[in-house]
Amino acid sequence: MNPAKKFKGKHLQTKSAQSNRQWQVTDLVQPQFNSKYSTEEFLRAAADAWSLTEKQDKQVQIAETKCLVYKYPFNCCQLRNFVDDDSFLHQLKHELLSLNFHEKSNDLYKFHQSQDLKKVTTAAVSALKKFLYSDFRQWLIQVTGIELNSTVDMSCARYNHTDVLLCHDDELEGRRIAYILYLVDEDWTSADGGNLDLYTVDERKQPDRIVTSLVPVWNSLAFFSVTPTSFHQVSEILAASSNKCRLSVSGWFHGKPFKRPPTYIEPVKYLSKPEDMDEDDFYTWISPAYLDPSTQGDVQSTFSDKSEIQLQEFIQPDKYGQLCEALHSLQASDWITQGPANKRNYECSESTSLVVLNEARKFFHSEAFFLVLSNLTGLKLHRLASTPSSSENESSSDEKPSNGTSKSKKGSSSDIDPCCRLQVSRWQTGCYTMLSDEDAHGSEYALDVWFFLSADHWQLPHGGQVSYIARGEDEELLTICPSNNCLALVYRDQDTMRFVKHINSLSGDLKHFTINGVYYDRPPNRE
Ligand SMILES: O=C(O)CCC(=O)C(=O)O
Ligand SMILES: [Fe+2]
Repeated sequence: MNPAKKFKGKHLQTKSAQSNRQWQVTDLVQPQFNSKYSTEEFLRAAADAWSLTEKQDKQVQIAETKCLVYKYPFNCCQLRNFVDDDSFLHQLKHELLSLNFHEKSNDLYKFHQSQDLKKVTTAAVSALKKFLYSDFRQWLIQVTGIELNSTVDMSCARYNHTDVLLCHDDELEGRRIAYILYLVDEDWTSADGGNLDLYTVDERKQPDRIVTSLVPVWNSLAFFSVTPTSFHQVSEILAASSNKCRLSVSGWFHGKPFKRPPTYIEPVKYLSKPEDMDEDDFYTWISPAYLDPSTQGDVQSTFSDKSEIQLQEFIQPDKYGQLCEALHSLQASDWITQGPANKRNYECSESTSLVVLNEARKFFHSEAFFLVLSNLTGLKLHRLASTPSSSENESSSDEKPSNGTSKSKKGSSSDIDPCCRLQVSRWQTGCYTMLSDEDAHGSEYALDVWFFLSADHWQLPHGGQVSYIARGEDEELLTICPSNNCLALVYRDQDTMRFVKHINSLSGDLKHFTINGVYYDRPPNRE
């Protein structure tokens, strides 16, 4: 085939003529593919660049055109000046912006998506579909050598200030080539954000570092082949003006599905057993209110109804103040980024250089804390805990129920082997976690513990809230917002999953911290 022949469509009309006639004269609305991209010479050079396996050239410019083939970290082609006369795109944009958009927001993304373009029959949208599904598909087959069938997905995305699409690989049965036609404002610059960022992978084939960033450009189309390692993201939109948006039409060309490598399973994380802590030291930490049996009873009864509770002013104010100060004083090198980016991005510190931080860790790991947790929740996280079933026939005790050593033994201790996994984390702009099962495998139930510090001025629009949802559903069961000196307890089963919403640039240079973890009555059995 000589594609040049195929692309000789009718020329576009002037903008004013179009806007008068756009709804009636569909056959005059045609994307006219940049004629430079359909010559024999171009096709040969593009196919050669695509199939190059040596990656010493980070990018290859094809035959002095505005086509760049990025070779690193994976093949990704950007066709600038995609159509010769961009008045077609102005009309397309106008049609798209008049569609109904709905907000999409979950652990992975926040943006607006249009109604399904399959059902849209306006002139420019129809013409674009016709072009992409036929001539352009043939062109892609020629350049990439990838066999494509007639299935093509297409939708329209609108990203506004603070919107984002975090790291993912696009893999889904049959998807072979991802494409994005950018309809951003013509003055869009890298300062407006919304880059298409491409990640390298590490030795486990998990996303590692962003090494190539494509700034979206008006009248450009980017495409790349979808593979188990085609990790990419749309970085946060920084353009704050309400009439500046990153509009795009994107989707996938399909072909024969290929065999994928098994999904990577993360190593099991270390679980610790409760530790001894001096009773007097323990009392210097916890707010006395939470040792009071009647408060504990009230908390327990709310918790057993709702499976969650947030306890304000949980530790004593002086310890809270010292701990915040200590966390802020840690060096940059004390914080270790947690990845991979398709699962999480935040920092943890294991620094033992600060006494108060060491003491705090000891407090949250202590036998006494396990017992207090038991008393607050009714869960049996300590062999001395009085659970509702074990205490039915016993009168309630008036003694301080905080420290196991001063309490009489109740219930059976043989069936529990309590343990926890705790971390000290720092959260700031760009941090998030995605839905994951990591702590649910092999364990039916777990108690999540979140202790928030230094969350002054934190607001919901910043992101950073912890969301719980039922597996496979979108609806949020519970949202917890960071709040100073607050201990949030959530009892979840293996079908309840959580994520921390992406923290966006509205949070400025705020940083907050958590001491967060999971408590089990026995170690989960992991296969
Ligand atoms: O808009 C882009 O640049 C990329 C979009 C994308 O990755 C997707 O929709 O899966
Ligand atoms: Fe994608």
